[in-house]
Amino acid sequence: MAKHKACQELSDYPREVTLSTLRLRVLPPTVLCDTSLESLNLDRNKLKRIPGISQLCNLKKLILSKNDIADFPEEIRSLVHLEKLDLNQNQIRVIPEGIFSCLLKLKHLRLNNNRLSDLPKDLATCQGSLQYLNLSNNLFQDIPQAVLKLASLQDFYIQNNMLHQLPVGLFTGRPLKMFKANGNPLREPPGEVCAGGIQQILSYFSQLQTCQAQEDRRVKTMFLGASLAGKSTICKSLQQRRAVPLSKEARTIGIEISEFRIQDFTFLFWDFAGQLEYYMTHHVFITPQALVILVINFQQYQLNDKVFKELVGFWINNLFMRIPNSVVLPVGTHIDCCDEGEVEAKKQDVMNRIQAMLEERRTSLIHFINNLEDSEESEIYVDQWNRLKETESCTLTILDLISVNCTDYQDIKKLEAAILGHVRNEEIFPNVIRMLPPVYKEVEAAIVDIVQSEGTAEHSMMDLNLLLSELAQRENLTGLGRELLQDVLRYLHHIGLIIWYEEVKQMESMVFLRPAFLITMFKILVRYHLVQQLESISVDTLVGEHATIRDQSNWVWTFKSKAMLCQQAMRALVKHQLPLEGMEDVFEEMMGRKSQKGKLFSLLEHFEICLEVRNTEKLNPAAREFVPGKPWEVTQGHSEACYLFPMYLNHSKDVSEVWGGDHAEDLHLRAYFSPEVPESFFQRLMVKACSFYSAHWVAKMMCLLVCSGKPLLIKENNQKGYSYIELRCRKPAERIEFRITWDLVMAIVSIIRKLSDEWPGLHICLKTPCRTAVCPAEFVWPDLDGKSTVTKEDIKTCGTCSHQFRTELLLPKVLSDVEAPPAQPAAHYYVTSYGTTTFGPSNVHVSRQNILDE
Ligand SMILES: Nc1nc2c(ncn2[C@@H]2O[C@H](COP(=O)(O)OP(=O)(O)OP(=O)(O)O)[C@@H](O)[C@H]2O)c(=O)[nH]1
Repeated sequence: MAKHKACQELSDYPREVTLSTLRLRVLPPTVLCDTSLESLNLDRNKLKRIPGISQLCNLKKLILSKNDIADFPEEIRSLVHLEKLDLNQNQIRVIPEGIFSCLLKLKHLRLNNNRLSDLPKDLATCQGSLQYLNLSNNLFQDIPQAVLKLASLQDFYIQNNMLHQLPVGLFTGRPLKMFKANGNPLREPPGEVCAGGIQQILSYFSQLQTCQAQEDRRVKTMFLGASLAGKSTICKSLQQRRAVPLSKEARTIGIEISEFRIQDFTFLFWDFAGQLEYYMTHHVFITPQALVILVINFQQYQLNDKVFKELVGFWINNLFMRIPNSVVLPVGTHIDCCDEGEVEAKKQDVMNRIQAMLEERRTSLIHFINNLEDSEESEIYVDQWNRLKETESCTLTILDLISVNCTDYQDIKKLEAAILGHVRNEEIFPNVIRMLPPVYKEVEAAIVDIVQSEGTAEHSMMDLNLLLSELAQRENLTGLGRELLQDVLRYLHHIGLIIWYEEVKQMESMVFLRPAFLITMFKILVRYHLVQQLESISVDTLVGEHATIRDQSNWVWTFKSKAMLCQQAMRALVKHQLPLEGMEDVFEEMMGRKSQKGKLFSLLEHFEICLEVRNTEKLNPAAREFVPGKPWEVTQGHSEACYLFPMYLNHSKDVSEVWGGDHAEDLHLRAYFSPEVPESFFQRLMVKACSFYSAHWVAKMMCLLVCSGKPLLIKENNQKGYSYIELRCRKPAERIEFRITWDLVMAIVSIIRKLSDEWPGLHICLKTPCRTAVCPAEFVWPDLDGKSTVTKEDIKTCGTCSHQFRTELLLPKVLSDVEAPPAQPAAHYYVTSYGTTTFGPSNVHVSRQNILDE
């Protein structure tokens, strides 16, 4: 077969041959005959060697990705015209000297996902040509010397290696435009500085030219676990160095932050409240590279699946999906309330079940990978395969469980010693030490000083310019410029000391010097028992907001039945709970007025916690049509803004009725999630989708969107081993309408994909169920690269029931015989705050919408 294909391609394209995914173990001799060949693609085969390749002396491009090459093929040195060489995803450990010195035209070199720890010195001879170098996922402890001599290098990738340090020389004297080094235990510059980009790295080094770096050992520590587990008790007892009794009523609301030192380490404690309602805000605050203390109440714990899932499994699962590289220390509390022997049994049980859970994840991941590799058309799943491989390399580190009685300070001390022991272990925590220019520490100290000074308001929110002028007045910071301050703020934001959302337009000039203030604002609106809070707003507060008791009843009713709060109700809620003395200005700025949206809402929307709804009445399903190329005009809504909080929704009946039930003829597809649809994913998807499509109905686990009069149902099914989000559209009456229907589906698929990037441990696979009623088969979607149509076939045959279907009934394929739509501007979708997302050929142009279709 290989021979046949090679010959065929040789005759079609005399200078280019593609022999991907053919399980080749040897090079077909026919290929070697054509010495005029300029491009040879051999990716995804089983090649160990490529003897005879030197005969193809005119090759400009050689792709050997994803083979079984362990010994670097030395014959490559004869390919002196080579411009592009891909050897990624092999098992190469060493590249000998004397190869690259012959490849003087080499522009593009891919060596990622091998086992390299160094490069030959003669790579430097490619200094005039090499522009792209990918060394990610190898074993480099240092940047190879030769790389520092590559004067033309523009794109350099070295993620997921073992680098502690980056040399300044890497960033000077070359036109570097793209540099990625995440996933390295970097100290100098720390990963948080690198995350700021090349400019911030350069500024870091320029600071170090005049002064020496200082060592900083700081550990962000997040306390997670179910309600009443003992998180706050541990936090406070560690801090106050005594057993601190807390009343059960003193529940944490949202998140509490505190900082303290144990020996030479500074710990930043983030105490997360246990109730599920708060999970919606976790994505705003949970960050990678932290120690996670998972607190389990041993008095409540029982040796069965259900309790394990509630108290432990839920958290491990979510950590695994969200921050798969983190370190988790399980702590069992309330052991003084347990019998002798019980603690040991529970300890064993928790650890065994966690291990079994992780093992199950690993096995299913391997299963997915093997499935893709064995697939007939595995080349169309390359992206999926790559993502799975990346997930496979992540491991959640679970430390030995410690059991404590939090009412006994001896136990707290035991826990402290264990924490210290772990963070000192560089293998577990390679990122704890950071080397910083003194200005970073000076700005930080000055900020702490500002926060603590009497003149600073409680909220510690400050305009960026004002902050700069205050800091620049300090003797040691007179030379502080705006850019340097932004670099330092970006760093402090990354480590969780301040909050600065520079990427949110309305917030970029605002710095929260005390994260606690912003968190307090969040927790007033995202909390358990919100109904009771609404009911308890005092008459004085109502009057202050020009509201009546009847308005209050209406707020409660609307919230209970529709999960919506109007701006006036939210203002009253905040006033009711926050002592606002001296904070009137900030209050107005954050909460806004009728005519003007407050900043808090921009933030809540940015994080997909709520959705602005201008009209709380039912919307018209016959929504106005898109006019291709022209954005919709914005309709001015006169009614007061209302905000929908999907996580508080309870019913689905109304939406089901508008949809009118599933039909066997519907076009439908499922996005399968493994291990499961993460908590809050669906609600966030709804917020995102509904801010894109103005006509929508939202319910618990269900959402109906309307675009150009066509409804699309999005439904969640979160059952163990069968977790998916389903998209359903009515089958178009005319073939010409398939395109618009699939465009609508693809828009939502694109949002699902974008959103899922925030859960690196999550795997999503799109499948369309076979249209034969009783057939259990499903058609797997290939990778969507955003450019090509999904498939070239016109007809698809089910491998199980053998029925044939027109492709557009299953996948976004529009037949060529369908009359082409009139020429349109290039496909261009703008998904709110997601930047520009383009997917597939399309004939509609949509901008950020905020309109009503009446
Ligand atoms: N007897 C005993 N009581 C404990 C222990 N740990 C915590 N408690 C008590 O359990 C109750 C709940 O503890 P918290 O620290 O508030 O629990 P939490 O995990 O922060 O709870 P949320 O704020 O709801 O998330 C408090 O009354 C504590 O004093 C323990 O080891 N033994």
